[in-house]
Amino acid sequence: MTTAHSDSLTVPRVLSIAGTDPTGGAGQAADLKSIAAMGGYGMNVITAVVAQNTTGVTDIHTPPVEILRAQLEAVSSDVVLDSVKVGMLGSVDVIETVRDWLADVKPPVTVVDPVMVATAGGRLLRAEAETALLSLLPLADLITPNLPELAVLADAPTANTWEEALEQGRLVADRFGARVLVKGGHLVGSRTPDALLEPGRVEPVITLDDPRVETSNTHGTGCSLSSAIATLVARTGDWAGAVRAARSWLRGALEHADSLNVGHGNGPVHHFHHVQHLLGESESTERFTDSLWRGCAGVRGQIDDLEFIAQLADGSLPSETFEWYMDQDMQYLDVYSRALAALAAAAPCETDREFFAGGAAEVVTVESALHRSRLGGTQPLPPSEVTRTYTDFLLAATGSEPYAVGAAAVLPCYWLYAAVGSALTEKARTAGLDPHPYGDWLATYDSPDFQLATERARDIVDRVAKTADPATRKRMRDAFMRACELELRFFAEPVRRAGARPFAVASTHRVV
Ligand SMILES: Nc1ncnc2c1ncn2[C@@H]1O[C@H](COP(=O)(O)OP(=O)(O)O)[C@@H](O)[C@H]1O
Ligand SMILES: Cc1ncc(COP(=O)(O)O)c(N)n1
Repeated sequence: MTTAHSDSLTVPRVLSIAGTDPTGGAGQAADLKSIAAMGGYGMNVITAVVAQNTTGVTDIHTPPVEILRAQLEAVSSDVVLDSVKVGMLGSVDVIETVRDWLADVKPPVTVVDPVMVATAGGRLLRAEAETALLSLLPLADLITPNLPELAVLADAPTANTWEEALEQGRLVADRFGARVLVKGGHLVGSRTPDALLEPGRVEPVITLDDPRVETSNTHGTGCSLSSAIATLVARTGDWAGAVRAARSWLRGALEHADSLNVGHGNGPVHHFHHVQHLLGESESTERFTDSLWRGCAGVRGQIDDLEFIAQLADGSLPSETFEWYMDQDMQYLDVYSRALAALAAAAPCETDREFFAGGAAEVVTVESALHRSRLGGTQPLPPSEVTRTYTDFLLAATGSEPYAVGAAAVLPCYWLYAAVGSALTEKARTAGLDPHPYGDWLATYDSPDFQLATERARDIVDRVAKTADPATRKRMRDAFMRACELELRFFAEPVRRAGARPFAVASTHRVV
């Protein structure tokens, strides 16, 4: 036996005994990433080769137990183990082999995640092996069941409430003489409480509760949390502290999960979200959006030089041209509002959701109202080819691309308009017209509210860019640039098309 525990561990040696996931989100892969993310040295012994991805489990091969035993002995005969995390075991033979090895080696820390079913669906523990698993649990220092697994261990129906879950947790802790982390991830509702229970103690050692992170990318959360705790506790010996720190890290991993874009089902969490800023582009102190803005300098110059802009500023733009523009812009805004709503639906957090949902509503109520009153109820024209191209692009970017790309695609509509709005207002002031024929339109885009919304849209794009991989950042850049070019064409089109169809011009240009 070659285990030992040192009080001053800087890099604990942590062994994961678990099954595989070729898509890298759960099982062994999640364990090794989590151990490394928590500053441990990860090792792995494979219990089962699992054909699975983010949508489910298709096949499982269990290697002969002799090879499992040989793997376990290969590690423990050579390496001092500071902590062991046990995940998927799968069959009775495997459970017995691991149990005997644990009883012999007695690692200083043993965390058992009693894996039974994958998040995406698919049994990972044979039904007949559930009883055998019970014989291994007394060797655990901590058991981390999800609610269905807790119910099996407590021999009760799956808990529907947090109180029921705690009751089952107490029972399981006492029954196996081990700490139990009761996890509320499977509860219905907007909160995700976890509580650490100790045998013989009614009140939890610690209860932590946070709003649910709104993502469907939760593949491997249980594996990741248990490995992270196994690593942290080996370093500090403090169970409550380890649970708190692991949970907080996992929360960040869930918050950044959508930036990974792995698979079509329940994707993995971003284990290294906390070090992403040390890599590549995000190393620079420059904001990502600063580089986007620099990248579109040419397009901005071309917009500034447009006849449409010059005439808007000095008030000489023919009213028919403006009406044509307004007609197309109203059609654009209808779709734009839907694009913002799609972003709200895809938003990874409440703040972003609120921002985009608010934007979607604002576009409909305020801006469309301005347009409608300007157009005086005339029948809309068919969308021009430019309008159609731009709206199709926005719908695709916000509906089918990752959230980060969609957010970058809508940014020019805030930012270029805010910039054009301020510049035009300034120029219009020097034109000295009172009232300015297009003053109401200019005021909408130069308003402090719109400028603030632009800042917030930038912040969102900067934030999501920080954790986006290089390929996604490139797509964000491309989407931003494409939208800028379409903005330019959109501004150029009215003068080009002026006179294409006579307008029933609204009787007044004054709008309140
Ligand atoms: N959407 C979510 N937001 C925040 N925390 C979550 C979310 N989903 C899971 N968790 C947390 O991840 C951990 C593991 O989740 P759980 O779903 O209970 O286990 P398992 O992955 O084993 O089924 C728990 O700490 C749980 O609170
Ligand atoms: C090999 C293996 N082990 C465990 C899980 C459970 O994953 P989750 O943490 O999402 O419950 C899994 N899908 N595959």
